[in-house]
Amino acid sequence: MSKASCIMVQGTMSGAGKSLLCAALCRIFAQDGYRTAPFKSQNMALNSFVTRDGLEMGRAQVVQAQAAGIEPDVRMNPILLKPSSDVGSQVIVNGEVRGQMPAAAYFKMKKSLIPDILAAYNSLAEAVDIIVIEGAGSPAEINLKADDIVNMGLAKLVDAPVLLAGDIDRGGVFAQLYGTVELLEPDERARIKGLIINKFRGDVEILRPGLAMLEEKTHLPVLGVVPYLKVDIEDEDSLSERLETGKTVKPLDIAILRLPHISNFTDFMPLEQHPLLGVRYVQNAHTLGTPDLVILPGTKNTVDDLLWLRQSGLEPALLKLAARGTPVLGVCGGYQMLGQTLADPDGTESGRAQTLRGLGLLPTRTTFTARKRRAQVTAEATAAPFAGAALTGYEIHTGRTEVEGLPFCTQEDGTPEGCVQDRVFGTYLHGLFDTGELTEKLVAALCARKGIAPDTAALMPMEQYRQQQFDLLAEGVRKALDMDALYAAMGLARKEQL
Ligand SMILES: NC(=O)CC[C@H](N)C(=O)O
Repeated sequence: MSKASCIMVQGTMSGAGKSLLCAALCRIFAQDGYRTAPFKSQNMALNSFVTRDGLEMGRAQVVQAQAAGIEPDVRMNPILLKPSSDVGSQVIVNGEVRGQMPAAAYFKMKKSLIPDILAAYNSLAEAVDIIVIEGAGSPAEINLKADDIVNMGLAKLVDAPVLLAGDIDRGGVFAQLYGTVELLEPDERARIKGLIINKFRGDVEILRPGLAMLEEKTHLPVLGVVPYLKVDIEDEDSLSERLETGKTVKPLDIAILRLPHISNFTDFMPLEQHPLLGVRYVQNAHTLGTPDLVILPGTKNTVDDLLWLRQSGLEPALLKLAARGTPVLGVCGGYQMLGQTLADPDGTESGRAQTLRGLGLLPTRTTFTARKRRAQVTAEATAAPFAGAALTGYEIHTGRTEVEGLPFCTQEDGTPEGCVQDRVFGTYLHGLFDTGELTEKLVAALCARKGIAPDTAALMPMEQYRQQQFDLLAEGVRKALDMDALYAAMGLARKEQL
């Protein structure tokens, strides 16, 4: 048998976050001084990778290899199935096409691939200290279990201790974990060394009583509750063009919320041109991340889009960022949302009479009317850190906003416009970045907050960015997992304890 120790991550379903957990473990073990390699006996994916020696493998193990700091190698994924129809796949073994096969035919022959799987695994195990094995889907697919070569079947072949991860984000995590454990045979259950609750958002204290009950019912320890980590790492099923090699990442990250009725998004084009500003449009809380600035753009229907923000989970995510001091800028409809209330007494904005609570980040109240204000405006920003910036722009809105706090700017005729509170800014002015002065002051302020010098800030090389993201991932997972128990499950002590 091979020399390397191993640990296997199985999940209660596909998408439970196994790939990312494996990438995190690869990184952690590598950081701890172990030569580490990923392994998944069989991948089903269309998004494949070609190794240096011209062989084809699944991308998840490529990312995991990068996390481990080693060259991706086809031994890390000896079988790749590329589905070509609902019932058939191209079968790739050791990086080369074996043929096209209907699912039933593959199911019958897959056992004959065990020698290939073991040869790849054992050869890899000669070269490294730890192999991090990823399962596929769920080990409790009882219709497929008989000739399994990718979950418990593989765990038996290579004598792997198993961690079982459930996805709390999709709900029913206790049932997922308990149900999976219950559907396993006693010898399979005995392989499980611990349970992991993955993708958790919220207060762990509220979860705790459930964890104790789960441990009691499964007789297995919960080895960690891993938070929903906001890392920018390519995952198995998504094409992440941003992360292609050779590209660079701009040092300042601006997230513009992609409201369903977004209007006047040309406001932000000058930002997209700026060499230090990376501008992205965000549609859900998962991809919001931790930007340096959040922008709420204008919208044709402020009321409905505020409700969308609420339903999409972006509202709490945004409020959390704002509470941590992330600057937020609202323009027109976005500005209206930032206030205390939005009243649509005649339904002119949303089609029915209603009053909504706003995001509560600015001391403003907006009432929608039937009359549209249309005006070109010249103004000067008065609020720090933008004070003195000349602004030209235009207003188009039916909402009227009462402001109780400091204005954002002063118009040519001395009328105050917009509102500022702490790091939250709101204005009706479309085109506000067109003179360039506001953009420069914004860049300077964001750089200062991030501790980078605007004139020397270089684009971060993609590779450096990728490594930084792997470190963030490892840090989050290491904090969440009982690493001593993990090392013990592998029969290893942590290097620093030796
Ligand atoms: N351009 C906009 O963002 C318009 C905001 C809002 N729909 C209003 O008319 O008041």
